[in-house]
Amino acid sequence: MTPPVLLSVAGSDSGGGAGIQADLKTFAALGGYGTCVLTAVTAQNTRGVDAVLPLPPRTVTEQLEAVLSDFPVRAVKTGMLGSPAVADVVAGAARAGRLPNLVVDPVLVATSGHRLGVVDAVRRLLPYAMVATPNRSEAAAILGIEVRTVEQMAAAAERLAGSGPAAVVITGGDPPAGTVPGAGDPGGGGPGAGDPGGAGGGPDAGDPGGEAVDVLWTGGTVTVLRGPRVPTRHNHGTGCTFAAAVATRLALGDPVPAAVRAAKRYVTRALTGARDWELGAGSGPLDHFGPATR
Ligand SMILES: Nc1ncnc2c1ncn2[C@@H]1O[C@H](COP(=O)(O)OP(=O)(O)O)[C@@H](O)[C@H]1O
Ligand SMILES: Cc1ncc(COP(=O)(O)OP(=O)(O)O)c(N)n1
Repeated sequence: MTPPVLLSVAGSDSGGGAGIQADLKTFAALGGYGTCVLTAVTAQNTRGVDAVLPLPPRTVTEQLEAVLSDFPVRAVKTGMLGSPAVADVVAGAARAGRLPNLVVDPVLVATSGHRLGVVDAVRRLLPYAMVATPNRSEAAAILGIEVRTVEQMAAAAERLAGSGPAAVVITGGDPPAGTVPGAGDPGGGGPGAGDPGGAGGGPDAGDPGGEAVDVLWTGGTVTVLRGPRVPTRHNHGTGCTFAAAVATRLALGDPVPAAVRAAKRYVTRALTGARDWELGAGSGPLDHFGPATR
């Protein structure tokens, strides 16, 4: 049977853990056929990002035309956009109705602290998103508010939905805004990362010893999604993998809540599979195809 076609519009990660590479692996693992439009090339490994080369908007337009004129794309995932000008190109295609089931992952800063995107670029795409998947730091940066507790995640998701997306998932994998520990500390053990009594009053969704908690807002309903927190340094590319999995499940016909739940299960399994891997000295990649993911 012909698999559903997915499109990833994202940057390349030379280490293979995030970006286009994570997206294509996720599409394939979940039964899709992946195409891609590259927005930027990064020199990157498990320790961090050494260099970024954004591609010219025209090159992005040409890739989009090549893919969209030939493949029946069923869902699209965007990640690192490279520049506001590239975001305008992608928003133009979305406005023209050419990017169905659009999942926007607002990539702003790599785990290592390197800036990969700007809020202005993300804002141009949000109105066209079926699902937006910011982590707490990204939601905080877009809205200019603190996003740390489950209650704050729910409020932020509702406010972001006001800017256009039909659904918003705020992911709680990373330490919350303002508490990001130094580069190279993927465990999130910095001040506040697991502080249940932190600012905002409610329990912190990023408790590194317990659960990984995401908050979904769709159609006026808030759903708190809880999963076991996998203790591992192999956690690079979780956001890309999650958003790509949501897109794949939408392409397969799932409604948004089911797609989001399936994506969370897939990320948990991909993290579990790579838990004992020893790849690189920093934040290692996930196991996208291992037995745990089946
Ligand atoms: N250690 C972990 N164990 C289980 N789930 C995790 C872990 N880290 C991240 N996740 C999950 O991965 C998905 C992506 O979240 P997140 O890591 O916040 O994205 P990003 O990479 O954009 O910061 C979410 O479903 C989140 O709960
Ligand atoms: C090229 C590229 N795109 C995106 C990211 C960030 O990936 P993400 O999955 O959001 O982040 P972490 O899970 O590693 O925090 C990247 N590093 N490179």
